Amino acid sequence: MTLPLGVLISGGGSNLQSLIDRMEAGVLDATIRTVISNNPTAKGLDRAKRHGIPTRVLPHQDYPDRREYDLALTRALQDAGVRAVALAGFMRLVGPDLLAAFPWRVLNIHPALLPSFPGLHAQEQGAAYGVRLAGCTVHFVDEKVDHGPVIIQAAVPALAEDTGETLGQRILRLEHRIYPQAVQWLAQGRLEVQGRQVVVRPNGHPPAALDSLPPCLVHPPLEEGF
Ligand SMILES: Nc1nc2c(c(=O)[nH]1)N[C@@H](CN(C=O)c1ccc(C(=O)N[C@@H](CCC(=O)O)C(=O)O)cc1)CN2
Ligand SMILES: NCC(=O)N[C@@H]1O[C@H](COP(=O)([O-])[O-])[C@@H](O)[C@H]1O
Repeated sequence: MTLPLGVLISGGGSNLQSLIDRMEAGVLDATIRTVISNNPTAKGLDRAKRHGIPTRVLPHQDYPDRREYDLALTRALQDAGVRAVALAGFMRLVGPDLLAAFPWRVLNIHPALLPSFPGLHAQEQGAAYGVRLAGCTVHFVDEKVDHGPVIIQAAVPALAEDTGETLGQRILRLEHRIYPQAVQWLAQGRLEVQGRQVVVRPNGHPPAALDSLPPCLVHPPLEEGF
């Protein structure tokens, strides 16, 4: 049983493409029923069309207020028969009407290790702050900004010479791996929210033993003897 998915975009759509690629490779149990953009020039719309995925453009400027826009988005998603929503570079806040229509079924990808650097330009924020570890987060969406329970995160080294652009490109490669993974867990019904915690229920395979967890990421690297 595949998960009927709606994807909301505003820009280039590389995260959308990573979902499409995994879907077409047969490793993601989801079907993208519609791609909706608030930006009529979003290149992600071309990506969807190249893969025969229906698209809609709902410019937020065409609506009198946020609530009316949220209701229009919700109607468009429901008309497409969607049962879960992936925000993939969608640059508008979604409201209570959409969240109520898809309870615990709206995900977002953010290019920082939340709760650090919420909001816009997170890559630039991290580079400017001088972090040594940056990364990305997939989280459930709630009414606040980048506040919902965290599903999965991935970290990358950040270099002193990084700009928002160079750091953002390094982060983006990991976004394209963790977002499809998170959507797959949602599609499999394996995500359980327990307060602030999200537990990924086992899929029948024995869970990884704690001591088999991947080595921690330290940057700059530790030197001999430390
Ligand atoms: N209710 C929520 N909606 C959205 C969330 C969320 O966590 N809760 N995540 C965002 C994505 N995002 C960061 O990951 C983000 C996107 C946009 C904004 C923002 O301030 N947008 C402005 C308009 C900016 C613009 O049009 O250039 C706004 O909506 O007024 C903050 C965070 C997706 N939605
Ligand atoms: N605050 C939300 C935010 O900054 N989202 C970020 O926008 C980019 C969209 O790229 P894409 O259109 O190529 O997927 C991605 O890096 C995503 O994490």
